[in-house]
Order: sequence, then C-alpha cells, then structure tokens
Amino acid sequence: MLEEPPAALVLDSVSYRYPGTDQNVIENLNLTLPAGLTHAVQGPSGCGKSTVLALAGLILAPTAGTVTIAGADPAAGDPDALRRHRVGTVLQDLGLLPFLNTWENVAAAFGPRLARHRERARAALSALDMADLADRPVQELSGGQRQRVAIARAAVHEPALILADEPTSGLDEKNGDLVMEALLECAARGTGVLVVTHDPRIAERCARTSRLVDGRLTDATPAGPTQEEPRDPVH
Ligand SMILES: Nc1ncnc2c1ncn2[C@@H]1O[C@H](COP(=O)(O)OP(=O)(O)OP(=O)(O)O)[C@@H](O)[C@H]1O
Repeated sequence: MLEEPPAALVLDSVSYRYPGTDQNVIENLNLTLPAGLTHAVQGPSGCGKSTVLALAGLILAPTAGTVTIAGADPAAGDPDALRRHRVGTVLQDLGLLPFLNTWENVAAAFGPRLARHRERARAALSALDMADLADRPVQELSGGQRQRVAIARAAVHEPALILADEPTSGLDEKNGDLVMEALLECAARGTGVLVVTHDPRIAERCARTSRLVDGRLTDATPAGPTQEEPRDPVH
C-alpha cells in the first residue's frame, strides 16, 4: 500500500510578535495543509496574512509553536536549505528579472547556471500551458502571463509547498482564472498550495478556505466546487 505523503505544511500552536512590539500578531494558530490541496486564507488588511506566509515560508521564525514542512522540522536542520528545496513562493512583487527571457526566469530558481536547467524550466512552463511563451522577453508578457511565469518558477523544483500572496491582484477575470488553473495544476501534482487572497473567486475554487481573525484561523471550510478533499483511503 502506498504511504500517505506527509502534510505539505503544519503550523502547530504558532504565535508571532514583531520585535519591538508588545502584542502578538499571530496567536496560537493551527493549520494543517495536506499534500495536493489548495487552501485560501482571507481576512482584512493588517490582520496578519502576509505574516502567516512569512512564517510558513521560513522567512520569520515563530515566537512560539512549530512549523513543519513536508514532515521536516526547520529547527532541527537547515531552514534555508529546506526553504530552497521544498518551498516555492509567489510574492506580490513577482521579482521577475527583466534582462532574462521567460524560460531563463524560471530556470533562475535553481541559481545562475541557467542553461543547465533549460529543459526543466521549459517543462514547468509546458505543464502550466505556457510552452509558447518560453523564449519571449518577460517585458513583453501581460500581467497574467507574468503571474503564471512566477508560478512556474515557484513550481519548477517540484516543491512540497507553494505560498502565493494575492496572486490575482490587478488581473482581470480571465487572467485570474488562468492563474487559478495554474495553482490547481500544481496541487494536482501533489503540491500543497497556500494562497492569501482578497479575491472571492480564487477562494471559492480552493478546497479549503479560512479567515484570519484576531491572529487565529477560523475552521477550514469543506471542499470547494473545483478541488475535492483527498479521500480517506479506508472508505
Ligand atoms: N516589520 C514589522 N514590524 C512591526 N509590525 C509589523 C511588521 N510587519 C507587519 N507588522 C504589523 O503586523 C500586522 C500584520 O501585518 P501583515 O502584513 O501580516 O497583514 P496583512 O493581513 O498581510 O495585511 P494586507 O492585507 O494589508 O497585506 C499589521 O498590524 C502590521 O502593521
């Protein structure tokens, strides 16, 4: 029998207080994101959504509690290596490099030896239906296309976890849908996808959604219409 993969992300009783402040922004927060699932986090501006992504992405270390990525405890090993190998990030400021073309931007996820990773970069673009953009300069791409290139770059090393911060901000409905398709495609290949979004259309297509209120997540909702929860193999 195939073993269940470990959860892509576990936040266990995580609290966080920014240095020099007197209040926790995140308070005893629990979240388990299974492999292959999409989870949207919503909440008002300033409630701590980006902080949750920074904790999950090992950019910030929790003040209390633990973060586990694909079964690995960053505190027990090398958090930088864990982040590099197991986590892909799509930030609001996409950070695409204007002097590289599209496949080179994707290959840059591995470091400076771009040609060495050309085939993997092209395969990541193809998997998200963007093979035809591979040789185009990124400045010539639309906002939606750039966003999908950033997702390909986050996914090229087949991470256990993708973190996406407002991936559809500034996009029209059609491009927003394409971005969501790209994230669902990553999940279909086994990656856990955590999305912070104000966009209800994105949230409703995620398997789970929750709201961040007073530093904690409300209970995740059941499966959305697009992606089903993984089934219990016993039943
Ligand atoms: N470096 C910092 N030092 C102190 N406080 C900070 C720091 N960064 C963020 N905060 C505070 O932490 C709280 C949560 O910020 P965060 O950026 O996580 O919220 P958010 O929900 O992502 O907001 P938005 O939706 O506007 O992006 C806010 O009150 C913010 O002012």
